[in-house]
Amino acid sequence: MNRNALVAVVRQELAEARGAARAVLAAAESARGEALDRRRLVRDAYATCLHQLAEARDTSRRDIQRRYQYETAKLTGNVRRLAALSATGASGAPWRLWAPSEPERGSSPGLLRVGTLTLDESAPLLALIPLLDAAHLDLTGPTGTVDGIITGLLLRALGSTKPGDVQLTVYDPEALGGTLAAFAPLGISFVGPGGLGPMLDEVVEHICRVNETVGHRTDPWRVVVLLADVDDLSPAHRAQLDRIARTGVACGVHLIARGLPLADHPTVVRLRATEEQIATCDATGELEIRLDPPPPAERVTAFCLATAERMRAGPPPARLADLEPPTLWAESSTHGLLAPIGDSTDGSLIDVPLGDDPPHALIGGPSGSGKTNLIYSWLAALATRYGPAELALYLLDFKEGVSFARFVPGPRDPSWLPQVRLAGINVNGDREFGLAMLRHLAEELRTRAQAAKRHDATKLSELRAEDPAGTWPRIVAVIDEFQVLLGGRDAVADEAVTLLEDLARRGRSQGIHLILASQDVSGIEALWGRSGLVGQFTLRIALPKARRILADNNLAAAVIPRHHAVVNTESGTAGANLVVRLPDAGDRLVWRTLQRRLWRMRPDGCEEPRLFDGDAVPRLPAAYRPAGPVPDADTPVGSSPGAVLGERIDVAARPARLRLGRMPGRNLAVLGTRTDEACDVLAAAALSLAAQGPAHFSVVCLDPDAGRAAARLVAELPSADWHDDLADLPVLDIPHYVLGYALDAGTDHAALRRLVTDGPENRTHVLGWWRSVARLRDSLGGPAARLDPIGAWVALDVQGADLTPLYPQPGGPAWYPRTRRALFFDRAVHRTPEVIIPYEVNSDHT
Ligand SMILES: Nc1ncnc2c1ncn2[C@@H]1O[C@H](COP(=O)(O)OP(=O)(O)OP(=O)(O)O)[C@@H](O)[C@H]1O
Repeated sequence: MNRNALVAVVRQELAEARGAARAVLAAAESARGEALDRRRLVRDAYATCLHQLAEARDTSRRDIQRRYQYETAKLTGNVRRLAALSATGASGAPWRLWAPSEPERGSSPGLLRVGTLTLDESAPLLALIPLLDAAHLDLTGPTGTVDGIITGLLLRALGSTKPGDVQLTVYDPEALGGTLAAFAPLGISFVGPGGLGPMLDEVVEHICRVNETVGHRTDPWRVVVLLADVDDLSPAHRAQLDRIARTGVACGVHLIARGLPLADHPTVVRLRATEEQIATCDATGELEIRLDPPPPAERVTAFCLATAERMRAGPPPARLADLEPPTLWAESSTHGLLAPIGDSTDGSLIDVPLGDDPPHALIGGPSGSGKTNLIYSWLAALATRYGPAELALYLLDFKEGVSFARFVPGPRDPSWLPQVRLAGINVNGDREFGLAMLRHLAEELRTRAQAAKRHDATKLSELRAEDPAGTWPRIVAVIDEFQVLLGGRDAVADEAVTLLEDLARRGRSQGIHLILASQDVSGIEALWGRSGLVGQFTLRIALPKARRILADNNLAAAVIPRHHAVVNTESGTAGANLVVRLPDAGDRLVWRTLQRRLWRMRPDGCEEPRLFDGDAVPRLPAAYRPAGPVPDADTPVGSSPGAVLGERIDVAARPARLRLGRMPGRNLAVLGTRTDEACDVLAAAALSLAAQGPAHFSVVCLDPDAGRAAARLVAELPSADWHDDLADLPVLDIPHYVLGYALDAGTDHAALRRLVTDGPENRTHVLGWWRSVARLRDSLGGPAARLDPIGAWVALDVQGADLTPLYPQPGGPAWYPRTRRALFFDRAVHRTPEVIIPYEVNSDHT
């Protein structure tokens, strides 16, 4: 029992223990399961993480690669561009394309190509090294290779500078000058084996001289090539060489040494070459240079022969672009104007002054000698230096042609030269316009003189100092073929000379300068007679074969070649001549490009110049035509409305007006046989009157040729009717204008006489056209008829003498009829008649 009980107990315990163990096992199993799960999760996370990391790494790597490629491409592009800029033309072109290149005036020398640098798989970069104005070169390596480099460098340096700008000295004791013999035509100095010491002494002397005089290079560069190869220089020679290495570059002396070590100095650049045409150089760092082959021998010889020839011929003349200053519009004209018109035979630009002294210029030369070209060059040089606030130009050309038309907007080019205020072209028939310009300048002179007086100033520089807010540009007036204006022995010539004399005398201090040009000796001689005038023109410019421009004993103009000029600022005195070579300023495209640049710089408010073209017929401006609402009876009418008859020949292109007040004689007679022009004058008068207020027009046309124009006018006028004769015209209480075409064909003389005599006081005015003065007189009652009722007239093709009956002075006005020009005289306002241009009222295409 006991045993059984015990067994039971044990069994019980065992069962419990098994149960407990099973429970523990189950717990352990589930813990293991969880652990396994966790491990799987961790593994998964780890894998994901690894994957993401790999992706991130790849992306970054790709990014870095892309950036690297981009940056390298950018950098190489920049370097390539920089290289192209630093070694233009002959400095950098491969031999296959090589040709000498003209340096830009004022530019400094660039770098010289010796070969190429290869970076990755990108296209090779130029390997450039400095020389002129920058470095000495110390070259080591196999003799043949180094000689090839030196030949190439010399050819590039010589080919990219002007002939004669680089002087070569070669010390070649082994080959006795043979190494660089191809350069011999350039006149190089070869130094023999015993000549090193004196040569170095001479170069040192040269450096001393440069330092002593100007302190920097002004003469040609001196390139000294030393092909010595052994460093067995005496201490004295070594010391001289070291001095040159230290001080030469600043004075334009450069050493190129083969195998002869130069002293360490920042200006010494070393290049080491190998047999394999590979080199390294301080200038290109650690990058390997693949050296160019030496230039083909025949190219060196051809270049040297051609250059020697050019040196014999002297430098080519300056181009128009060479007259430009480094910065546009940077100059002030306060103390005068200074601008080059060309260069001297050594290539230096020659400045021509204009200001207090000399104040005015006289240019002479026969036809075709280049006066216009000279004026273009001068204007280009002035207009690039002085902006519109500093310089105002007035240009007048009495030649047949349009030489100044390029300065004003045209159909193909809207630009203009911003300094130009006025340009007159085709004015040869319209001397009155020349006079108008002189009157305008005289007015400006008066304004300036008054301002100067107010500010207690005696000259322009003082006025500008006293009145800094004022705009006082210097005025330059150019008159080409001015003798046309002065020739004529008439009132125009008289007034023109008087005005010129005044401008020449007083313009000096007020900043008004005249440039007169002429091909005609007689024109200049006419001036000679007026010592007060010609004495002011102390600046003389004589083109080849010019006569009477320089002093009689000064024969320079007779001997200068084509495209040259003698500039003389002492009234042409012998001994004060400067011979200038003139650039070719004729190329329109070059001019247009320059003008466009200036035009784009024009300040706000810069107005288009006034252009007077003697060949153009002005149109009646829209302001003088009835437009918009037609004035009605309530619109106030001025006491004397003005009839516009044509354009006055003046600077402002104002209309000529005839006032038609309620006074006797306020009628107009248009006289002559030119039907179109007569119709235009009447139409302009009528339309402009209609534009000013309520008025009625009665049109009587007695010439079928004028019928069309008269009918057109009736159609355009707001209130007009047509009558077949002068009888039965209405009586109105608004202004009434009777427009009579070919009134000389009418028969009712009494009606006409009544109308012109009594009409004006009742605001009825006759604007009539008669084909001659005699016929006008006939239609007013015959030879004894009084012409008083005709207070104003416009004469077309009527000779001055025929106008005597209508003119207060005996003999009539001086008038020689010209196409599209009319003489206008209004007894109430004119002392002398004025020339007008009848407006074109209706061109056939409108
Ligand atoms: N410096 C120059 N270089 C090259 N060509 C020039 C030069 N000067 C003038 N010419 C050319 O010579 C010709 C005559 O020049 P330009 O019209 O200036 O002479 P001009 O004295 O004004 O003659 P004209 O009085 O008959 O008009 C033009 O074809 C012009 O292009």
